[in-house]
Amino acid sequence: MDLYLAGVGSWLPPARTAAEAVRRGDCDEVTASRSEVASVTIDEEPTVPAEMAVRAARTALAQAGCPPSEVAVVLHAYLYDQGNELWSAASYVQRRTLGNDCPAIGVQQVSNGGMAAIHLAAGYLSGWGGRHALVTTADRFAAPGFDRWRSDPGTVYADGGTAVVLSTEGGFARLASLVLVGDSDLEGMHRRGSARGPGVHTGTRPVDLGTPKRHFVAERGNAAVLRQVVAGQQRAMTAALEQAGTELGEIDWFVLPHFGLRRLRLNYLNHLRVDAERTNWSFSRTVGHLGAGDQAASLTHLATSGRLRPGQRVLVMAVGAGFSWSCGVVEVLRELPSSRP
Ligand SMILES: CCC(=O)NCCNC(=O)CCNC(=O)[C@H](O)C(C)(C)COP(=O)(O)O
Repeated sequence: MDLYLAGVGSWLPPARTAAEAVRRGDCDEVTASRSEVASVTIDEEPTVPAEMAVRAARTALAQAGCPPSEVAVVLHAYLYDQGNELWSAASYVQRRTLGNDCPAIGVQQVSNGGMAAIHLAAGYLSGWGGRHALVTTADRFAAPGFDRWRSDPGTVYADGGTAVVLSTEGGFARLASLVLVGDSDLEGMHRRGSARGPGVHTGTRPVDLGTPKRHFVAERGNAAVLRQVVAGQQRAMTAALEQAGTELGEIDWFVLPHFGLRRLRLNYLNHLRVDAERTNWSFSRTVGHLGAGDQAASLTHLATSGRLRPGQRVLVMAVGAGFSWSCGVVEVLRELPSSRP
């Protein structure tokens, strides 16, 4: 079954510069300069994250020209607080965009959530039938529960929503392959204490991923952990290139997680041996880490800023705590009308 990207969209609030963040005391000068992140999109409204996904989905659905009745499944991926307890953000997205009665399901695969949801949608369409799937992501990493510069040192978290409309009939790009692999031996990196730990944090202490990571890396060794992280990513990439019948040298663009530059080099650029110019870095450094939405946001930017040419191939890579890694090859079939600088 061939699968296509029929529409992509993102909704990003205004960005705050790193210099402004330093002036405000949101982060220190060293952290800002090491990350080389220029700015971070921050929602001051506040907007319910799922509403950000709705705005992105409307763009993607219009681009796809897909009537609500033809969407067979809605998958909404997220990492953090969606604004209401025991509430289906996926159903909110469905009600506000489609109003149809297909399954609407939430996906939590941490920062691999967007690509994992595309992976699940592909399986759903091939297994249960259907011509289109709507995949959205949205998060708002606001204080006091989250410290976007300090909760996960080396990664700066941003607010925003994204959407992808997948189609079995056609689109501006073909999803030539998509692979997801896991290595649960690394799950302890993001866990505080034993599995029976204190549970979700209920106080106003911001999320702290640095402490469990420091303990985990101290126990295993930084080099060994990095090797294991890179090995997982390489397994996904090798399988995705093979599935698409593509060589690494035939890739024109690399869409990578919106990490700070130091972490991006350590985890990706150094062993891919690719210059940052051939990646989404020039865009991602102006946005920050959107959690599950990095890949869709960067694909939207590339596709709607005239950077993608028919015949080009894009290698899309994602990683999530757990760990799980996704990698896919996207073949560009036609240009989308430019709507972004
Ligand atoms: C929790 C949000 C989420 O899912 N993030 C994606 C998973 N995290 C990652 O892929 C980062 C993996 N890399 C690392 O943690 C670090 O680079 C290493 C490998 C632990 C080395 O530490 P560093 O020197 O970068 O501080």
